[in-house]
Amino acid sequence: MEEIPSLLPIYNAPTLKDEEGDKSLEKIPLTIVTGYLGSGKTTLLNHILSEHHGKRIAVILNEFGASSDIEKRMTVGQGDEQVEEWLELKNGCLCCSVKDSGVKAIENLMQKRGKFDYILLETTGLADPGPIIDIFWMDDDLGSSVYLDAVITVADAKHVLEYLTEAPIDPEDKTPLENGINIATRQIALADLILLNKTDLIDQERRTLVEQELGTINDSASLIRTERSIVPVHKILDIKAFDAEVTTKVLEIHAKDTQSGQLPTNVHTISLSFPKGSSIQRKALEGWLQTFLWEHRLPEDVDSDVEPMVILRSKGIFRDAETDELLGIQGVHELYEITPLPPHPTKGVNWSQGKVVFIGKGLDKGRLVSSLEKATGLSPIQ
Ligand SMILES: Nc1nc2c(ncn2[C@@H]2O[C@H](COP(=O)(O)OP(=O)(O)OP(=O)(O)O)[C@@H](O)[C@H]2O)c(=O)[nH]1
Repeated sequence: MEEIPSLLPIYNAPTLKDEEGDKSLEKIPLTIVTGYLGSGKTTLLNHILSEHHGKRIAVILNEFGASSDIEKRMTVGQGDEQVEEWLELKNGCLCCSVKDSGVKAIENLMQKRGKFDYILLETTGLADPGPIIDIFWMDDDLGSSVYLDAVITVADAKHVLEYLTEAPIDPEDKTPLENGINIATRQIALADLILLNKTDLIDQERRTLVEQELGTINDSASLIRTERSIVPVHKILDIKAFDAEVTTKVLEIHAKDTQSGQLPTNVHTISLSFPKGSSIQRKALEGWLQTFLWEHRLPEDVDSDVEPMVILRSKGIFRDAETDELLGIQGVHELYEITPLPPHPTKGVNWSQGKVVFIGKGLDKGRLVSSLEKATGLSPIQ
């Protein structure tokens, strides 16, 4: 591996406004790198920082801890408590190590606009990336200067199956985790791209099994096999995973139904396709989606005590019956966003049918199909 460039301290970095005026208004893409302890996240960042890719990347080595603490950390430690150190690398990248309050670090980072055009944020191995994604995806203040490009999960090919079967207990404070889904499973379920790292440590048979199990949980993510986290930078940055056109492409290729695999995680992918060429009443679909995401139950089950269906990630594409627009759906936990595709999609985007894909726990396809039919009048193809 190439040597990591040596670090030089920077002082009073000029903002882009000082140097280039209005360009400071452009949004900066942010990629979240997550993955369980020792999977190869830092190795990946070091690889990116030592490559000559022409990008000026700001890296935030974050110390976000347990998910429940994040809100607290956003409000405390805004002042002097924050430990933050900025360094500029020889290849133009910036590096920041933050002990606390990662959101504040991004805000501080934005004052150095002009020194970088990409942000990479590494979570700790024990963090549920869900709340971190929510912050960077939906936060109005940050949202005006930063946009979430993708969530990359680095998986340790040798140990990931073991981690996926761990008890759903917070590894830091040992309290039971919400909905009984452990951290490693959440990290895989929320990935837009999985780097299956340390493939040198397993044989082909084992690799097939691991890939099957990861695909069982999340069939809508791409997977790249790596050793020492080495991967061409263009394959992992600027993926635009939350973009409606990209969603369309992803749903064409990926996102088949998966049955529960051999692991007892009970988290898997369900894909519901509508008849070719059909359109859907947006209001009906959205009303159904809101109940499902917010109540963890189908509308007809809201007042019953059926087992909840917990959604970690959702994606979709459909044509609105009223406006004839093509719309993309993106959801992380309870939050979702519906955005239109451009009227003339870019080459390679072929829309043929509406589709919604859910990654979650306890999903019952038969019940989802009949519930969606009831709400929209359209029956998903079984
Ligand atoms: N054999 C092998 N070892 C690897 C590979 N990638 C990384 N490692 C080693 O695995 C160890 C952990 O890698 P890190 O990059 O520190 O992992 P991390 O995800 O940042 O770890 P935490 O910060 O503890 O969560 C280091 O000793 C790496 O050198 C690989 O592909 N194969």
